[in-house]
Amino acid sequence: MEIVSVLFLVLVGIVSYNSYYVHKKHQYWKRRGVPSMSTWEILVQSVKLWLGRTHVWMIFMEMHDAFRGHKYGGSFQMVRPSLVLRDPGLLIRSVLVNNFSNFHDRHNMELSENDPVHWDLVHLRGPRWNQVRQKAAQAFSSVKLRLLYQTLLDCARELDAHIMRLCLEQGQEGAEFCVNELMSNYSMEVIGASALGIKCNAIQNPECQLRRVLELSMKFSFRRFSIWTLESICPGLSGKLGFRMHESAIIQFFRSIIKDVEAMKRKDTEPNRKDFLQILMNLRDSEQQSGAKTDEDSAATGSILTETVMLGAISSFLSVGYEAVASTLVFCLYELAFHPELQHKLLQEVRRVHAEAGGGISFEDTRKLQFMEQVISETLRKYPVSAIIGRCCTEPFQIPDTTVVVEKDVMCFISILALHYDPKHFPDPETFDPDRFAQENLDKIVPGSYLPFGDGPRSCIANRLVVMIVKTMLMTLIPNYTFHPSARTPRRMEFDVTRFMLAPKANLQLRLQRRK
Ligand code: HEM
Repeated sequence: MEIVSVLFLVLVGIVSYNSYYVHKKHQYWKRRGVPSMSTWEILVQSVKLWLGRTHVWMIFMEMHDAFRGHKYGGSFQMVRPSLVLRDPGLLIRSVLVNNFSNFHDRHNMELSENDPVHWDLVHLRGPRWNQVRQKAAQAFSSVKLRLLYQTLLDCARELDAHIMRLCLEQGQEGAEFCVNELMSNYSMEVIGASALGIKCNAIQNPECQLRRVLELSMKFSFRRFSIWTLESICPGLSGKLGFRMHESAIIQFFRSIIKDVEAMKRKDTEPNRKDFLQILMNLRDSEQQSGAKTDEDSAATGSILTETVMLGAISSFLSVGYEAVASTLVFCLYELAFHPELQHKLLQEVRRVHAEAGGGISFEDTRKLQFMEQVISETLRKYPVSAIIGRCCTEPFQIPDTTVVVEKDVMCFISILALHYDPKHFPDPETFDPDRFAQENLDKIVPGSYLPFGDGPRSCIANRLVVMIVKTMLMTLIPNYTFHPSARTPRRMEFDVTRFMLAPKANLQLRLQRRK
């Protein structure tokens, strides 16, 4: 209770200071001839955010719309000037790809050793990010993905068997399901297998503790927002005050599960495991052969996969992966339920590829599921679960064809959601239309306007894994079931403002009918 009161007082101070400062600083963007938000608008947004009445991605979507007619617009992230980038061609590609060396970090906050869960690729900065990215990327290569394919298929078959059992239990040819629950359990199984190489049994046993911890670790709370606010005003202060984003119980849980799984793996004689933890362990073993055993040794020998980095990498794979995959699967099935003609087209494609393969669909054959890929791309257009991209300016950058210089430490934000719903880039954006991504239409997509996985060297490391997870699920379920909205399925999707990522607000009920 006391900590909440202290945080509340700190916040009141911050709001007052922020409004005074932003007002005074308002001239910052005006002086540079950049259109910007008013002090009042920024204050209203901050208060709504603190009260949990809006979400960061909603705010950025509103800002994107407010700067209509401009290529970029100025705002403030607390007391720091920030830019909202709207123009895909000129600016967005420059920042994410062409001038990456001026924008290689996502923020300029200090990472506290107290909170190793934060030492992940999303938050690491500078050369350390680069080194860890090179190592982690090895786990997402085609070769590794190919080795994981059978595991993903096994998970999908288990889901299929589970649904079949539930249908039979209900004594019908079909049944109504809470699709959020079903997909969260499935995502837990798939992510547990890909990250740790373990079987969570989450499809049958939803009360899995790991899942509960992952949900907690991705929740947007007043406490977390307060710490983030403090950190963005005064980098390093929250760590010095002993505050951390992740509660110690969460950190402890991740620490012990990784330790237990590592110990289990050390006894395991199966050499060909290709889960993320196993790959990192192998890489770390080769580093340790060169002498580093602890974090201190690692610092001395320049080793990269320190205990802290390993903990950050694994815990973020679990939490980011679990949440992002679960929501994407729900959004995909939700849209298919309203489009029986797309389900029919998918069925024909799966049957064709199956017949051509002369049996089961292999990893290589999945590339032939072109229409399925279009459905997945369109799902990620309408529902880009990671809806905002941020980059921190690490070296001053002059916006091309202007005199405006983006100064060091200015944050640049891109609203993926706003770009994906901009009728200029995607006509009739509310309509779910996979043909936007048909081969003959691809050249109509403006580079930089479609960014479900971001772009450039810091784009999502797991994009191909994600597509493979969705594909293995669809190619297993589509031949056996049709999906339908039930009387309780909302016709309009609403999003949950308490989650970090885009997630459905309501529990969505869908009816699944077994195919004859
Ligand atoms: C539907 C699922 C997912 C979507 C839509 C998604 C989207 C994104 C986006 C937009 C970014 C930021 C890219 C940028 O700043 O340019 C990102 C970064 C990242 N994602 Fe994903 N992601 C998904 C699933 C996953 C999964 C399953 C993992 C598990 C490993 C993952 C790991 C990461 C990491 C580590 C980064 C940071 C990369 C870096 O900075 O080097 N994502 N993701």
